[in-house]
Amino acid sequence: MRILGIEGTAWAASAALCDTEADRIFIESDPYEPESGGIHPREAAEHMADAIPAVIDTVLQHAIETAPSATTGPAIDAVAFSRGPGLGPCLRIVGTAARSASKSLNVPLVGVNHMVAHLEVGRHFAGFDSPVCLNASGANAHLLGYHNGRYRVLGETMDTGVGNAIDKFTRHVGWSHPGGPKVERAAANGSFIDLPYVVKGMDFSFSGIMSAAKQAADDGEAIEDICFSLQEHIFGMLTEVTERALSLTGTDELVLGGGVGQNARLREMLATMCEARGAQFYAPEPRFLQDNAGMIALLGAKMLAAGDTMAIEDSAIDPNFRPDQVPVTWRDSEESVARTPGSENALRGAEAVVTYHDTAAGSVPGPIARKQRVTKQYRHPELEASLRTTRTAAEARLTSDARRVGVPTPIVWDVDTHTATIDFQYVGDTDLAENLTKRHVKTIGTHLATLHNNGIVHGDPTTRNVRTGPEKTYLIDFGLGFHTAHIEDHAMDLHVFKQSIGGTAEDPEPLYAAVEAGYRSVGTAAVLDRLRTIESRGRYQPHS
Ligand SMILES: C[C@@H](O)[C@H](NC(=O)OP(=O)(O)OC[C@H]1O[C@@H](n2cnc3c(N)ncnc32)[C@H](O)[C@@H]1O)C(=O)O
Ligand SMILES: [Fe+2]
Repeated sequence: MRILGIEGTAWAASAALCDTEADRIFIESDPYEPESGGIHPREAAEHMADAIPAVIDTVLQHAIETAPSATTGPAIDAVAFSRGPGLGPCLRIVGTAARSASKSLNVPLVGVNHMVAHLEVGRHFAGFDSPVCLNASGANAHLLGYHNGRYRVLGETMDTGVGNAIDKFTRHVGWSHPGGPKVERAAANGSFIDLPYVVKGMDFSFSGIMSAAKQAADDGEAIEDICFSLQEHIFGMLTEVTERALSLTGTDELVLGGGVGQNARLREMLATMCEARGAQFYAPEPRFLQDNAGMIALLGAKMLAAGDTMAIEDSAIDPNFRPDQVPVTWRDSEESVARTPGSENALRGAEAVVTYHDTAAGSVPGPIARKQRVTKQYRHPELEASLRTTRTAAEARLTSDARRVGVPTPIVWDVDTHTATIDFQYVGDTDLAENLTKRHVKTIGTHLATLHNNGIVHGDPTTRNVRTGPEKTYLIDFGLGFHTAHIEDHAMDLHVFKQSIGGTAEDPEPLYAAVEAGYRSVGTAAVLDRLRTIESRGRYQPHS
């Protein structure tokens, strides 16, 4: 099978030939390099209009030269193109070029989601069954896992894409686009300064750190120190949420996708994290990480084989095309990123080791669960030390605060912030992840509402952070918790919980309804309204 791929969502005007029999991908790209500032949509579209026909011609020429001897012409079986997400004016040019190539070659048209292509290229070369994928690209940053016929978004940025965030900083200091590689070079000579570090479950945000970095530059802080620390914080956040996704799903395979994936420090952190937990890590070579038509042609081949083609009249582009909107026709619907609950991998926590002790001692009447935060080798030692201490202290404090307002949590028997160890009362029989019932999730809805009514945010309410018992359903793991009256933070808590259900449940809808029913019975309607807003927010933000 031989597929012509066309890519042009933002900066790379690219065409490719994927030849599945020869197991070869030929790519021809022409990047748009803005003279000043970031990517201007109109200039980018002008670049596409100039460059797309030329890269297609080069690839068709190559196709003719490599065509099987018995055939005439380029011997192409389908045309695959990036339908989105991306900049509307660029996508329209790609769409038009793809439709006309499909007509003139008289072959079917395949519409590809650019973010799913970033993921599939890694999965293809890694040979993994059902990995978690971290897409770290210009306009996006998210974790994907296949479940029930779709790629689920397990976690994502709450504001800008990771590349855009870094590029905005470099623009502020007057460097040309793209800024990512320049930050990487400058970081080589930098040392650590403290910047904001924001993760919420498997979601994360860059707005705070970007303003702080710009402010630091205005204040005369050494630029290489800011670059170094930006990388340490941003990639530390991405690696942390990725580990949480591995832990939650129980999978032990990770693939990396997207242009920022070319960064050596990010790859090093992910590799270190995976090694420590015995997971396999794969990052494609740079030409398949940055935007390229090779990944579009490769996924196009898989889609064509599954009969997933589209009529010209249905081939409209979609600038906000989300990866979870794609029906995944080329994979077996039985496959899943989620490992069987209770299997050996599923029990490996993301940040701490928990040991159980039966013997009562001193004032402690029953069995205890001793939780010790392990040092993460991937994180910068200073950042690691401060996170370990603040999270241990927050966990002890908020676990008790929650209990005091009537939410079942374990009693805290002892805290040692130096060794990052907490002794808890042993509670419950199983994790909610292994016992995901409507009754339990509804109870958690009421627990979250009670916390929020009292100004407490859990910060990481996933199905692995709930212990279920015959009488009570306990919330544990308050390490990312804090006190706030902000509705947005309360709604995010609910969102994180629903996302964790969506990542692993067979039939999540009735469970979502139960969570919300529980919440509604105790909490305020404004939080549920805000949840709707969060859920409807298209997280894709154009390059700006
Ligand atoms: C929708 C689509 O248009 C978009 N594609 C995109 O943004 O191009 P991509 O090639 O995946 O990523 C480009 C980003 O990757 C960053 N980048 C490239 N090399 C880097 C490096 N060594 N370190 C950090 N960032 C790097 C650039 O600064 C830029 O922000 C996307 O995938 O989100
Ligand atoms: Fe991309």
